[in-house]
Amino acid sequence: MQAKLFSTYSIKDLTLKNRIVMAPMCMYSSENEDGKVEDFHITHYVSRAVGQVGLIIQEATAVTPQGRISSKDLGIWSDDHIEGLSRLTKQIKSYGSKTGIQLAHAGRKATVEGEILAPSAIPFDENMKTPKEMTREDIHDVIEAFKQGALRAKKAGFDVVEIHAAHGYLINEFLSPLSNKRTDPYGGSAENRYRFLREVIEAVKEVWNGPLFVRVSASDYHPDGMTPEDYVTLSRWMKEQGVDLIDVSSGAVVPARIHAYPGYQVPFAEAIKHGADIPTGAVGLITTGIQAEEILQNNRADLIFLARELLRDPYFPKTAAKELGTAIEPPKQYDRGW
Ligand SMILES: Cc1cc2nc3c(=O)[nH]c(=O)nc-3n(C[C@H](O)[C@H](O)[C@H](O)COP(=O)(O)O)c2cc1C
Repeated sequence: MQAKLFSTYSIKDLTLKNRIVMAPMCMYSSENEDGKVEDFHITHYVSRAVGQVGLIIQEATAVTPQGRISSKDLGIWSDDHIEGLSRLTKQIKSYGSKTGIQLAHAGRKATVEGEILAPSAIPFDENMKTPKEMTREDIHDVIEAFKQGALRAKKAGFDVVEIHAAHGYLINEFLSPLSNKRTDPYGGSAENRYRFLREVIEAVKEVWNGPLFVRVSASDYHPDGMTPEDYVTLSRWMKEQGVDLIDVSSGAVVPARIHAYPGYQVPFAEAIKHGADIPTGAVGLITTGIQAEEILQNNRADLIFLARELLRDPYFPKTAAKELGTAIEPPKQYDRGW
């Protein structure tokens, strides 16, 4: 029997050749600090395409310069970024993989020079800068930046856009009552706290009609924070907005110790998949083909996102196929000895 991990998966007009996704991972490796794709990024991402990963999601890519986690992040805040990104997508696709980009704003976790922005003027911890509470104009400008980022992603040839609403970055900061203490229509009730994300999704959808993913942190791991149940409700609503898949991570809106063990976030992906009736991606300490296959066979998620395992083994699909007693096609360039 063909392993489900190696079955195709379609979203809208896009078909992935397998269920293996490279999770977004910032490499903090832009020597020139201008957010442009460099040789390193081509080598890094394209190796995973040679390794036959179905979908490669580029790291958190900043929609504004001040929304970078670090000055060595990739960016998409200017039309000048399109050329390098196009080179990258073209090369990834030449090996039969599909490409996604995670559009991001770091909010109060930005470590760049100058003013940083957040829903409320509360620093992440005592070592970080105190952010400026965003004005309505700032909110409008950042939403517009997400929209322009999505438009540039389209021009650069990406197949999937993923909105980064997790890990305590700007959108997550609006969602969580731990970081959002606003008293205007963007804070207070759940509906108000979700407004910023809603407006980002609406703006992105004005220019992007391809597959749209949203990455969430399904738990704040804090008694006063967002819970997995809150995210089931939010995901049901995102489905109605036309979001195609929820990439389910957790934590990092406030400093908290997380007990991570193999597959520790899979229950969140499973709860959202069934509770909100929307496809999900599972991520977090998934490291073997057997583990990935079990998640899919038990219908706990639709796609398997791998981060660190793909840093260790760019050929994970080949390794997993062997483990599952099957074989996969090599890239055509390797067909004499894969
Ligand atoms: C070096 C590194 C960079 C990361 N950068 C991002 C990022 O840009 N965006 C994001 O949503 N998650 C990021 N993550 C989290 C991963 O996508 C993933 O959720 C996490 O590492 C758990 O998966 P794993 O156990 O397979 O590594 C990063 C993780 C690592 C190790």
